[in-house]
Amino acid sequence: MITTTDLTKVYRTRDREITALDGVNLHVREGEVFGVVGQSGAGKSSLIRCVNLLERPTSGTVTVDGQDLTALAGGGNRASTDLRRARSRIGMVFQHFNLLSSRTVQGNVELPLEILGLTGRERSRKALELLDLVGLADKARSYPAQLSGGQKQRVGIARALAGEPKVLLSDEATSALDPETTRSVLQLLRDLNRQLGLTVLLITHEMDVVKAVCDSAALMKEGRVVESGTVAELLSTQGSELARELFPVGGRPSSEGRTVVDVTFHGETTTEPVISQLSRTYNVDISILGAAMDTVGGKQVGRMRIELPGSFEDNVVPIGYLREQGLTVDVADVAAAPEDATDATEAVDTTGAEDTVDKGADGGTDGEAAPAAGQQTARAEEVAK
Ligand SMILES: Nc1ncnc2c1ncn2[C@@H]1O[C@H](COP(=O)(O)OP(=O)(O)OP(=O)(O)O)[C@@H](O)[C@H]1O
Repeated sequence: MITTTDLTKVYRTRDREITALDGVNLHVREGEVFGVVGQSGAGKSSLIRCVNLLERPTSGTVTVDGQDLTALAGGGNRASTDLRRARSRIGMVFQHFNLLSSRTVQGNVELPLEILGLTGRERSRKALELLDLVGLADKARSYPAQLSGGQKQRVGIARALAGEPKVLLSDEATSALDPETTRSVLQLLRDLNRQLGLTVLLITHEMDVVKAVCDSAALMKEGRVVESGTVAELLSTQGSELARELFPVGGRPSSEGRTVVDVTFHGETTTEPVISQLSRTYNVDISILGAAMDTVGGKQVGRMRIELPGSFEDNVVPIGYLREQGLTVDVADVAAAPEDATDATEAVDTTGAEDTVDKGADGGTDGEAAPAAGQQTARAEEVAK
């Protein structure tokens, strides 16, 4: 539905050039919610503004619904009629809503309909229909100043839908909202995606947004897409930075000379007793340093950080065994907990890992057969609650 090919954007200021996009190839499939994440300055806004040609790319192409937008003349505020028409099929939602304070809610939603040349009666009917769709039918005559942030964003979404777009672009639509309102606006985007078959490309710096609504995601760094795929693909990619950030799990080894691995269970592997089989097959003691269950992309996923005695070289075979069982296994580069720490959990990095359970280095299965992986992850979930 949206394809960018070798997309480059170079901003030229008086004294220097800034390459905001450096050859971005992205493919967003019809009907999916696609999240682009990355740190500030990574190029996310430039990407989304190039997709609807609010910014004209320096080179490369943007195709939306089969139409090469870069072949149409103009850009920014000087778009040709063809480009304006194509753009009206791409809705855009902004972080700060961009509503006109002098117009009522209904008047704001009617604005793009005026530009499209609808009659007063048609505009009114359509605007009320859209306000109903976003749950604001009773606010048609209110002014933006009388609305909460979440309600303002709903108006922004209704306005974005006025041209009956197939594609909705969302530029940090929830970053100015509190967590509860964020959840309800994300749910609305998800509902619209399903009800209307709308393709959504959203940019965000919050992994929770990706977790809550995205089918696919891409990670941008310094103007490039460094990882992309469906959430399920990312979670089963060894070494995926996005997967690690989407689903962090903490825990540090008890001492040096141990191998720490992060194991991701998804699909059928969540119910297989893989860890106990590993322990029995290779006669190794396994300590669980941290574990968590979570719903990512609508699917239950388990993640566990385990510690194996010996160096990586000593554990090549057990690690290979875990991979053969269909698990995603990443060797984690974490230093041992400080020696004076009485409980390793105190030294654990739990950054962003609300659901993570850290058991401490002595809380594993040393000396005993490990319980089934399914039980372990289920137990972790229980503790996390
Ligand atoms: N109009 C502009 N003129 C000059 N440089 C710009 C312009 N817009 C963006 N940049 C630069 O391009 C780079 C990418 O910026 P961009 O806003 O696309 O990143 P971002 O990932 O969206 O960041 P943030 O999350 O902070 O909005 C940055 O170095 C930024 O300073």
